[in-house]
Amino acid sequence: MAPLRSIVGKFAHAAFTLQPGHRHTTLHKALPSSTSETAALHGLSEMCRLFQATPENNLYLDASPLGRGVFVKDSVSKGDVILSIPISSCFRDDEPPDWFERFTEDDDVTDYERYDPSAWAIRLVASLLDMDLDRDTNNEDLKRGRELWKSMLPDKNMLRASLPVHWNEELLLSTKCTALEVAVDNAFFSRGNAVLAVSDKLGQFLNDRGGFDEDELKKKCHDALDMVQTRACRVERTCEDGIQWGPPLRVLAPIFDFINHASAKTTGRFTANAEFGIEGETMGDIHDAKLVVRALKDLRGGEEVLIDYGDSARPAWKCLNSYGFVPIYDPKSDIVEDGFVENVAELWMNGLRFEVDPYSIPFDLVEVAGAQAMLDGTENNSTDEPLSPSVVKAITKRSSEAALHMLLVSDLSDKEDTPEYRHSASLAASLRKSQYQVLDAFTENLKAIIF
Ligand SMILES: C[S@@+](CC[C@H](N)C(=O)[O-])C[C@H]1O[C@@H](n2cnc3c(N)ncnc32)[C@H](O)[C@@H]1O
Repeated sequence: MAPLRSIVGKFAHAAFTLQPGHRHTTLHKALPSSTSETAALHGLSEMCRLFQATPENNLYLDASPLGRGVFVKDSVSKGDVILSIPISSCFRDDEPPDWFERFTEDDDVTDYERYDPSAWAIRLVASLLDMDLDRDTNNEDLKRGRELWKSMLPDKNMLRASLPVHWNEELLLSTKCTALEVAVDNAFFSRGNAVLAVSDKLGQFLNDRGGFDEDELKKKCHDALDMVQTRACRVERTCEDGIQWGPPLRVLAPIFDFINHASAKTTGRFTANAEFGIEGETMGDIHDAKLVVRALKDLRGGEEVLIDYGDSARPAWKCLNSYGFVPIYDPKSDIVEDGFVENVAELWMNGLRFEVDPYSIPFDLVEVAGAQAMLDGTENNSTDEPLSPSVVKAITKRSSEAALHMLLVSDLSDKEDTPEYRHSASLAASLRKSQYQVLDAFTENLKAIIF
């Protein structure tokens, strides 16, 4: 039997560690190169110019296996700047439009109360909707840049189809993921409240300007929320001496928001090669600061820039819920940074739900399997070793069944003949496959203990 190492406290749940002996490294495959002088290059360069982002001419948009993404034209060295965009060119959650702001300058409230940090998404939605109000601005470049950016955003209906909060019950159930179902239930209500909060305020403003269509307005709020949810980032506010200034800022940064996700913790086919943060903040003053993307390693010309979207991109169901995609991760070939959990799958045993990952077994699951083995009479001797062969066999049997169950769900992609529905159904299938891979790797690692 392979030795086991107890790692209580390292993960959120207490667990036994599985020996990842059979895992091996995959070589980083070359990403497709692309022509340097494309229309996409000019689109991003023009945006860089209008938003005063630098370098002006080294980024272009192109198709990648992950969807449309940002590529570098010329090579970039580790640590160098890939993109630097002034915060003043971005949408910030602490600068909502005047028709949305609840307090006046004279109100005696703290910044914390003035801009309730938990309501960042609504404030960004208000800022996005404000763009459509065509209000006067003294910065024509910023206005033109935003128009160009808006024209390059993804199709609203396909984006809507990618987010489980908009799916019907049948599609949601077909993912075989209880955690996603619960998260969607919660998101559904908070989303409803968010849309009401913005549409009420914008409605009042538009009423004074001659009226509006209520349903149309709500639809616009939902669309804007989809964009904010999938494209805004969170940045910590820290000045040179390392002191943190207030809550993190949520930013919707044009150009930056075209960069795709890859994990920084795995050595899979796609790995993050860039990181980002705010630079140039002084004593809580962020007006002259920049959102800066730097290379984590040397990038070749024609390589896609990839950043890690962070905790909201893992496990896979959370990434689907937040961003509308299932990240690529193969537990049988990708190496994961020690102690890190990239994806999980649920496993039901005796009516109880457990979450497993390929490298650990929850203690509670071992207990339940042990009690069951005693009842079944397969475990006769009480032993000091809780992970006895019969317990391992009981869990292995259950996890193989659960993995098979992921594959046996019928595909819903032909149920409705629209590209949007097919997109949703294929995402649900990807999540099942991803959970299958976790359960399969978990079962294999478990079997390696007794065979
Ligand atoms: C911040 S945007 C990135 C740019 C986006 N691809 C575009 O064309 O506008 C985030 C969206 O990009 C897509 N995306 C990002 N990373 C991805 C990945 N690793 N795999 C699949 N889709 C990804 C998802 O649709 C996600 O909602």
